[in-house]
Amino acid sequence: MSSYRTLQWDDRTNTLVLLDQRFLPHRIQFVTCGDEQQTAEAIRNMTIRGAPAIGAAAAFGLALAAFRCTSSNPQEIRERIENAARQLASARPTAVNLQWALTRVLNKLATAEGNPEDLRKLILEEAIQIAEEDVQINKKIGLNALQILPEEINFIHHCNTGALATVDYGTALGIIRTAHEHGRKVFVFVDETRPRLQGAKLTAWELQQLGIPFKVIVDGASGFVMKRFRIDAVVVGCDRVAANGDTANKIGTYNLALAAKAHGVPFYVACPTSTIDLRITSGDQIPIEEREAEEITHLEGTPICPQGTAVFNPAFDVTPAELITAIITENGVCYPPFIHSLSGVVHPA
Ligand SMILES: CSC[C@@H](O)[C@@H](O)C(=O)COP(=O)(O)O
Repeated sequence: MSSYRTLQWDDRTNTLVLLDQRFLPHRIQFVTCGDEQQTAEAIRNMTIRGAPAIGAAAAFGLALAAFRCTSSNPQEIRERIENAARQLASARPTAVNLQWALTRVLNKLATAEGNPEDLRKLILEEAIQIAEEDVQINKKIGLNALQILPEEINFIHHCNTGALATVDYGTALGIIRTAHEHGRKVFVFVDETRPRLQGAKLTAWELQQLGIPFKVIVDGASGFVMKRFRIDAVVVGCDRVAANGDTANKIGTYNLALAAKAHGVPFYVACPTSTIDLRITSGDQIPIEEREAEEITHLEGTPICPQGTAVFNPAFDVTPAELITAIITENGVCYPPFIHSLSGVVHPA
């Protein structure tokens, strides 16, 4: 796989270096974030994207706030970090991993004592731990999925859920990768994923480097592909899963789930437990981000719609729990009724 990580802390300069995903796969370019504002902007403009990756980036954003606050008063550092958390949390509203990571760092800070240097060190250590855990969690999701997948698997995959969407390895793409690494015969139909084309650009790039055979399809082709070919599983990632199993993920996931149901194809969600939000009872309560019109009206900066065309551009949709076969987490595979199985993996015995 690519030797580029989505994010890296530079401890010579105490800055955060991000692989700029807006230019992939054709240009490898990095962005350095020196403070929390720059980190929030990089999350907002999708320099870094994917639920687990933006969670980790936000945690490092708090470390940046701590390092840029030069006060010798610990209280001032705490206030700067709390303000930074508010700013980072609002960068993208749907993926709960953002709030999850921020809350985890803030909880650590709340119980900590010491001088500003101690606090900076502590926050950075927590951010590094969140990042390292993410990679291990993704590998466990992949291994758990092996138990329920056949020897030969034709997948349909939506958006990008690979190393680029996480700190490394990936969730749904991590499942595909684990299956391939364990000698299963794997083929992937890759949804291009309008409007930002994460499938055509990022997933195709990752699969190519992994040596996994694939074909890119337009999003509208998935029903026909299920009818024409033997599809064994649809695998997708998630940005927020409600207590009843309703799942927010990249726009188009719901359509894909409906098509899978109609064709009797199992529909699997790869889900780190940090993406499960037990505070909300159903998908109706998940805030759905709407992004700028140009994502639809323009292609790589070139207008494609008549000038002044109105659009509706939700970045995510919600797939109702009844369309989901299983939710695969690092702590085990959850089956319906999700209201019981999800709380079991979030709070394992
Ligand atoms: C492991 S990534 C899971 C989801 O975050 C992914 O499927 C997705 O919807 C990403 O959306 P994006 O808008 O590119 O951040």
